[in-house]
Amino acid sequence: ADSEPTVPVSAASGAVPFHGDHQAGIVTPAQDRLHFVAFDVVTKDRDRLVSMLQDWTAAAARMTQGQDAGTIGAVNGIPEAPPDDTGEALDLPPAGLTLTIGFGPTLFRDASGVDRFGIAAKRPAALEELPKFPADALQPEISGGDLCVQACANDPQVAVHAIRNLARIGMGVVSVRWSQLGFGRTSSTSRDQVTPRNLFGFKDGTANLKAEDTALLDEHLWARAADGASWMDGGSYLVARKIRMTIETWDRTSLGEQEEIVGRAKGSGAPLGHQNEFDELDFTIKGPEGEPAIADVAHVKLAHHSQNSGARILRRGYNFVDGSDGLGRLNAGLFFISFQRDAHKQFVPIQLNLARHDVMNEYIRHVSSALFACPPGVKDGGDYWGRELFS
Ligand SMILES: C=CC1=C(C)c2cc3[nH]c(cc4nc(cc5[nH]c(cc1n2)c(C)c5CCC(=O)O)C(CCC(=O)O)=C4C)c(C)c3C=C
Ligand SMILES: [Fe+2]
Repeated sequence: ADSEPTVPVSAASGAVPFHGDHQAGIVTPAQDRLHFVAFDVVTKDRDRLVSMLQDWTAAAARMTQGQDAGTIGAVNGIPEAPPDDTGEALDLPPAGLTLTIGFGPTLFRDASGVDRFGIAAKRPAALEELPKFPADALQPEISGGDLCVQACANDPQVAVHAIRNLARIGMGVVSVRWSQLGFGRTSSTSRDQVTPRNLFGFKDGTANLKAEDTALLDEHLWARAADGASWMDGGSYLVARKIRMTIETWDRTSLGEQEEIVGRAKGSGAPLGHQNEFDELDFTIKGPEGEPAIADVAHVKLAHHSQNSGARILRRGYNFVDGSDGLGRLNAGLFFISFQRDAHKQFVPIQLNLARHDVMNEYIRHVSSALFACPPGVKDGGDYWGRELFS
């Protein structure tokens, strides 16, 4: 509350370009709100699926620029037909809306191994299902999915409107499997942004990969044709993990213990034993008793690239509160999203290290998981989401 916003209001309400080499919504400065949805494809007809992806692309290009989903609009059609836009974003600005699509492993082969749409041979090795991690408590009904769309915006109504219209356009081809609302981004993806706080009250996203780190992004974020799948050249892999936080227990933990668990000061975000938020982590710095200032089991040490064969990820998660659980506790946590060039080489080793050793595990539980291949950007008006996969 005591810091000045760094993004001017006009930028927060403006439009993010839809066309480009990479999809928007990955290195785009993280917006404030999320509506994430996973769909099951319910048709067996490849042509219908491709045709829906073309319709989705056209609608996404329009909605991200602040226009109605369809060319007629919410209120200009004939009275006898349902409108081609649902109307709740009329009069609202684009609000930085980005729509990012991903393809799940089950789109390529179903659980019995059937090549559903003739694309099984194009499934990249990087899109193998994620392994089960120690203490995972995953709920299948809010995990996985054939397709996902990540809608981010600075106005929740704009994000919800976009997902609702995509679901409407996809009726008969896809059905919503699960969806998640999020608020208060828990990561910065640009150095222009103030680091936000998660529901443990800590600054989150300080040591994230940032849009400005172009060489690191080439190394750790963007998939390349040489990685094995030419249709993913310029794309990235998205991991989503809904992580429930037992915040009532956390709130009864002392400040010192909270800071030891994270490895950073709660106020400034500086690594323990360091001065400033953005100081590089130095694990040789000692505390007053000669012990390492950052404990070996501190979250930031276990997640650090030096402890995980150099693996780095771009985090883009959101806080969530889904009401309460009927036992007087908030159903709250972190909807973790990360983008990386290969989740099996980056997210998996980091998460294994955390699942085995992180003291934070006493206060969190992973309840859903999903992996999606996000193709490169839509180049122009003649291109569409998934063209290279389906051509
Ligand atoms: C597998 C990847 C990660 C999961 C899952 C994860 C969950 C998680 N993290 C926090 C809070 C913080 N994380 C911080 C840093 C951090 N976290 C990961 C990875 C996962 N976190 C990485 C790679 C890093 C950066 C480590 C580094 O290089 O320094 C921080 C510190 C601030 C920051 O740098 O962002 C906090 C705070 C929670 C609460 C959580 C699950 C609920
Ligand atoms: Fe973390």
